[in-house]
Amino acid sequence: MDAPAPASPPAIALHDVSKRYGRHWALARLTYSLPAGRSLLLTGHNGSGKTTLLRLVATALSPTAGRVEVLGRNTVSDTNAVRQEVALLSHASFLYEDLTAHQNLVVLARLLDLPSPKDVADQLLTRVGLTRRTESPVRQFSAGMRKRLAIARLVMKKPAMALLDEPFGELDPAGIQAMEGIIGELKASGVTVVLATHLIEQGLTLCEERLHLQEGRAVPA
Ligand SMILES: Nc1ncnc2c1ncn2[C@@H]1O[C@H](COP(=O)(O)OP(=O)(O)OP(=O)(O)O)[C@@H](O)[C@H]1O
Repeated sequence: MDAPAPASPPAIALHDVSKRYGRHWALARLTYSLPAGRSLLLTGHNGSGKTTLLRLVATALSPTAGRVEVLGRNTVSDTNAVRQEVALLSHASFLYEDLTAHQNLVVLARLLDLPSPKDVADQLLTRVGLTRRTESPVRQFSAGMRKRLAIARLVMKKPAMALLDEPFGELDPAGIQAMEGIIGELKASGVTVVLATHLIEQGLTLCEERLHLQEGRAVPA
């Protein structure tokens, strides 16, 4: 008889994870496992710890105690490997301010060694609805335009896991619709999506799993 195929490691495994800022515990003894192939909706009031958790998974922070694993890899001892797999869409968008949206995307496409960087950039700008202001430097962009450009960058990177911190924030209705479409496409292409949002209805249609935080602890939603 053939041996059973080894099970995939969880997409995310949190083992008794705590994070402290000064004297304040932002996350307290969180244990959770997101099965491979599932997407996660992260909910909770302002200050409940959602961004902190996303930043721990993205390796932008280290836990004060406990262990975070992403696709079976420890975020502290195997940081570089985890960084290859994850991309974070956050409030800070890490864009080149003096370049246009198109130039920002071409730079990334070249870094990623993609064929036809300008065409790839054009296609993504159309996808996120940023075709009209392609000649303006990003420093002149509104918050919603930055969000659109940031998701275009994330899509170009093709991460195994997309960590989306308030992806609908600052977007107009057309932008929200475009973002929902893009998240759906990411999922359809096999990307694990972790979505922190206050738009719970949208989140529930996009994610199969939910983790609700209250003062840094997991509680029933
Ligand atoms: N750099 C920091 N220094 C000190 N305290 C912090 C820092 N970052 C977050 N906190 C605190 O940690 C707690 C959790 O914050 P976090 O940003 O993770 O919450 P959140 O659920 O993402 O909130 P929101 O819905 O407002 O984005 C809050 O009490 C916050 O004030």
